[in-house]
Amino acid sequence: MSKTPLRVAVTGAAGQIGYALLFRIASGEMLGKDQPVILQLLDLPQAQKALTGVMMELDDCAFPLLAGMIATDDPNVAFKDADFALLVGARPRGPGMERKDLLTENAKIFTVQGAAIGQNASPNCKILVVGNPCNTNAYIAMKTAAKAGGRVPAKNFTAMLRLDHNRALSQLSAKIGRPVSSFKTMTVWGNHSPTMYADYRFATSNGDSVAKLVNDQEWNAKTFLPTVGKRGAAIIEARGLSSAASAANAAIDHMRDWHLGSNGDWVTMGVPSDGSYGIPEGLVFGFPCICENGEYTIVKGLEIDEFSKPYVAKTLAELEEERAGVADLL
Ligand SMILES: NC(=O)C1=CN([C@@H]2O[C@H](COP(=O)(O)OP(=O)(O)OC[C@H]3O[C@@H](n4cnc5c(N)ncnc54)[C@H](O)[C@@H]3O)[C@@H](O)[C@H]2O)C=CC1
Ligand SMILES: O=C([O-])CC(=O)C(=O)O
Repeated sequence: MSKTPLRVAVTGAAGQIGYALLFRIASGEMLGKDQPVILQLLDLPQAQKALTGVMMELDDCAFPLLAGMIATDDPNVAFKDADFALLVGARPRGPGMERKDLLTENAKIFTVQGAAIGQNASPNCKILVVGNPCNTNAYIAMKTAAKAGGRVPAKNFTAMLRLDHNRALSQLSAKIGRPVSSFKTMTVWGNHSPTMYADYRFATSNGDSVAKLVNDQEWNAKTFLPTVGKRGAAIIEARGLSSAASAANAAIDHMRDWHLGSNGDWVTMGVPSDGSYGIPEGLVFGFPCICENGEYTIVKGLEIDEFSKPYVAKTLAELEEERAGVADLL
């Protein structure tokens, strides 16, 4: 007997990430090749025509797992009974901007959508915020959802650090000449911004210590961290548009592992802190997580050594500043 369809809300569905994301969700790459889905697509009124075109293409794929879809400009409709919500819709940055420059403009989107999730979504809804600055937008949505009815637990509001995690893996793979598939237990701490701290001290490749294989702290500080941290800007510079296919891919990875498990490996998720590692409770921070049975757990007890401390402190300070900047909205 086939499974009951799960409802997946996607915002900004007519945008460039949406176009790289929806077809993969509908083909079963996110929730499993035996899991039917209903897509609940939200975009602005002026994007509804383009969204109709995307839905026509989804129809034309004849995906066996696509059990239905709706398009709407009303967040209450989009999030109704949603089991998963991917909050992509927001303005992207252009050349010369930092992601936090988007905060004032994009923050309002997440107060409205957080409230709509709190009032309408399934109580088990898993939420991933992609729209930038994603950590603080996830924090806003989490707070406003709680105020609006609290159907969804705060821990289910997450932000996308997986693109940084994947970028770090690919840079390390090139550095040591081993395939990405050989790596385990990589992580990225903090904010999805150039301050994030990609940390390979605990990572292994076919069981060997990656730190020992690299054995080059100058490369770490001067090449690796800036390359991963500024990769988004480098893509904007090269493409004239911000990353879309790799962002959609990271969103799929994040949700798939959360839902289906990470098989004991660490994945980086931006999640509300439970106070681990001295990160203030509630702040949405990139942590190493293990996913099992549809739940994530923050990996505890790792040493933050003298090299790492200033990086963790810097990304934390930036997130605290962003949080202070939106305090009057909450
Ligand atoms: N966390 C991450 O790793 C990454 C985040 N991003 C962010 O994702 C966001 C989306 O990027 P793109 O798809 O490239 O942008 P885009 O401009 O191509 O698409 C955004 C879509 O969102 C829609 N939208 C705007 N306000 C909305 C609202 N209130 N409700 C529903 N839909 C709304 C727009 O009409 C548009 O269709 C940007 O904020 C970008 O910075 C992009 C790459 C990686
Ligand atoms: O850099 C941007 O603005 C888009 C993004 O978040 C990324 O590619 O990491």
